[in-house]
Amino acid sequence: MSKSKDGQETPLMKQYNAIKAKHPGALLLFRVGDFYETFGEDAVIASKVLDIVLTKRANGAASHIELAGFPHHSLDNYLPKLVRAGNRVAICDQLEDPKSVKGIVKRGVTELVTPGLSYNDQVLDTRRNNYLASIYFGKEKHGIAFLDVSTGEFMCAEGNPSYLEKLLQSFAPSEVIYSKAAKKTAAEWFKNDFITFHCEDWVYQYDFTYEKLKSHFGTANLKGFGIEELTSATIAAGAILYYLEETEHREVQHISSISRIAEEKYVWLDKFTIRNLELVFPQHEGGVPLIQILDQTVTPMGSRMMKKWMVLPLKEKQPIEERLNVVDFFYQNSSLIEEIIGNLKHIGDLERLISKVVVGRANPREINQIKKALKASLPIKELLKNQQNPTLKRLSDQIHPCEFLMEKIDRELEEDAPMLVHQGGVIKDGVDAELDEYRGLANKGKDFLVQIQQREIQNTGISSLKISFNKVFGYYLEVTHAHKDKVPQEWIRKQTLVNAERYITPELKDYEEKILNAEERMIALEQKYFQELVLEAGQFVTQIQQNARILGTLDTLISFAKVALANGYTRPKISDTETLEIKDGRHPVIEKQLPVGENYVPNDIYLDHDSQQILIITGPNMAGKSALLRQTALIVLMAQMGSFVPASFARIGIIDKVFTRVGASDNLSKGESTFMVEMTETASILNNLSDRSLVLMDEIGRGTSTYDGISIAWSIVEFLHNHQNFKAKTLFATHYHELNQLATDFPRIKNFNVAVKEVGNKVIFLRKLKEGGSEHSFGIHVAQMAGMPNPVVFRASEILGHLEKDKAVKEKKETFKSVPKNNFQLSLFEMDPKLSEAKKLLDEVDINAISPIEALLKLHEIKKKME
Ligand SMILES: Nc1ncnc2c1ncn2[C@@H]1O[C@H](COP(=O)(O)OP(=O)(O)OP(=O)(O)O)[C@@H](O)[C@H]1O
Repeated sequence: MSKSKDGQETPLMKQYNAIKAKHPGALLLFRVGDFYETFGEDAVIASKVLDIVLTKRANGAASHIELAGFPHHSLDNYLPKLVRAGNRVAICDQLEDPKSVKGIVKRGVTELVTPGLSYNDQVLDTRRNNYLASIYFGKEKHGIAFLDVSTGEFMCAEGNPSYLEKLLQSFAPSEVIYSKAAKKTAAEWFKNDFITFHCEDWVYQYDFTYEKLKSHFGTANLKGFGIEELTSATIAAGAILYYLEETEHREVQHISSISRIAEEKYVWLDKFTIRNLELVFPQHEGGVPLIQILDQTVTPMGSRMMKKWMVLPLKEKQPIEERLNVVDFFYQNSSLIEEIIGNLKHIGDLERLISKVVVGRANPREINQIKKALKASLPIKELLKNQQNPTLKRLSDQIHPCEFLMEKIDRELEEDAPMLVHQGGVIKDGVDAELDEYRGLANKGKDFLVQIQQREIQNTGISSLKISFNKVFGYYLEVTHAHKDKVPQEWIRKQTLVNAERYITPELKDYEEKILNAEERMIALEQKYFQELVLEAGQFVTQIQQNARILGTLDTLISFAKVALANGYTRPKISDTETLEIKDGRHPVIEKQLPVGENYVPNDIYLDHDSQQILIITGPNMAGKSALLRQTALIVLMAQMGSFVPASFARIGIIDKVFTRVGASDNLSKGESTFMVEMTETASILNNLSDRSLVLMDEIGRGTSTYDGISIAWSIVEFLHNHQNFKAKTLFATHYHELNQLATDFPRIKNFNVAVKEVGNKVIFLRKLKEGGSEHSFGIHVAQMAGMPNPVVFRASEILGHLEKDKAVKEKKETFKSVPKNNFQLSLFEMDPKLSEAKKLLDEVDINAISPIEALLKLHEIKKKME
């Protein structure tokens, strides 16, 4: 097939190569007859990813080409697998009916599916947005844009690298595009975190992209979207529109607007904070992110909205209060929750369905689902209208019932219409007289066939005679060989099977023509009416998109109320003061994971600008310091998302930035955090502080030697306290009890410790935060708890004792020479009394004299001693 006998490239292969050359970097699915074929490298990848057979075809004299294909009807099954494996897939279809063409069929790429651009239900996760991001690396500012083509959501922003990195982390796009010239920067930025693609440099030009956006939205400028002045964001966003065209996504009217991600509206979370607080994604496999606790939504829109709210907590009091008022309302009127949820459950993925309508991919079932969703939104609209809550009333007003569309679908589309229009049974009776007539004819014709069958059974006496249909002969009469002799002469034999014969008659053919004609016309008319319905639905894009947004918002707020009721959360008080006051705060995730019978120990936190700006929190490993730090940030963020919080009381003086830094060694397992990184990131915190920042520092300085670490930690705390402009509220967890000294020197630094109790040589964790510093670290006790061999534990205690003594010595510039050398082998027995007793018993044994039974008894004795 690849080359003709004379070694020339076949016309088909020529066509393939030409199309392939137009889409470099894409895996080409090339439609040949009923198959999608892949060749060469593509075939190798496809066979591996899809687990399909790889064959080789001769390709001229000495070479061959790999080939792998699958039936065209399996596309929906195989395409998502290829895309999820990170491939860009170009689908090349036959653009003409092969029957009506002589020679080679015209072919062309009808869609280029990339990880970031897909409508396919199998590729998409209903509970997550599927964003394509575009980044413009500018001289002054970088620009970024996000598009979810499956919902039509389009956003952009610009700023410094750390802002963009934070947005990338928050929205976790499935694919990132950028300009070729920025290849090197992009490689440094993205490492292997994202699937990327680069466009030609001329795409990332201001004039071109500005025009692209204007012509897409049909506006004279971009002022209405609030992005006129954002040059870098415009470039990034316009490049996305270009990329859509490049990938044959031309029906994109559902992208009806672009919004600016308003930095000033949302809390600044640095990328480390998003990861460390595990808001949406777990940090490690098996971890539980906060969203898993808070997301009880029942619609895909709600779930996607919740994720957005989590990474973009608000920092303006009024919109936070508005959300809290609604949550409070449902909290107080919990009987409404189930009623509304009952209706929300019928909404489905309205947002993605309407996108499919626009791009011409909606099938009859999906149009029916739009009707169901619109129907279910009516009782919700009614319910909300009657409540004593202004926000709910407003939401009710904004739900558009789209009655005209709903009624039209109801009137015209069969309730149980099939997925595919050409299967028939899509349009209801009574919509069109001609359609009804054809349908009647087709059905009547079929009734008549039954009558013929009955008549012929009687006439011939062949009781098993039946009339069937196949594509080759049309309708035929089938008679088993046993009855062959009874067949009338005028029947025309068409086919002989192993145990039956098939016949046709002129009468049968006559009806066949009538039936087939009628069916063909019936389907053509059904298709026409269905297309009209889809077009009509397309007229309601804006209203339906708005409905989807409102129902998603409602779903999210109800989810907050549900979770608050189930977990005993309270409404936070949002204040303009600088005070952060939490009573009986809990960690929303850890409290759900404790073993049965164990209760989470609640703790209070108080921070302000006057007397308690910085808390130095000491305590042994495992005491609960990290949990306390994280729960404080989570409570603040939950409150500013509009959720109730796990505490008996919370007054939240609005926070505008949350910074988190965890000491290097906590991250060593990921192999990415060195002391240098720790210090760079800490520096970036200190350079970006604000008066309303919340800073969480967990074991900063532990990535270096003790004295280095203490000194660095010490000076960071001093810096935070003495900053000229900002009093950033800070929780500083540390092993270095030496830092307790700071509280005596600075008025707004206070010492706290997470309490533990020592009983004998054991440590009991009380998990309670108490005022005051702690005397020493408890690392050695924790080592013991972790099952460290006793000799190691004893030896560590001994060394610690000497080192502590040494500190005094050190001040006189001496070294740690007082720590005595240890002979580990010898001391093993000496240091553990049980072991030394066992040794004594063993020494007493004379191996040459002991009988097997005595040996067993001795062993038993030794074992007992060791228990
Ligand atoms: N208030 C609490 N109530 C009940 N259990 C808690 C509480 N705080 C923490 N824990 C439990 O203790 C474990 C250890 O807590 P955490 O990691 O916060 O300790 P840490 O003091 O930061 O230790 P390290 O210094 O080793 O990081 C947590 O995983 C959690 O299961």
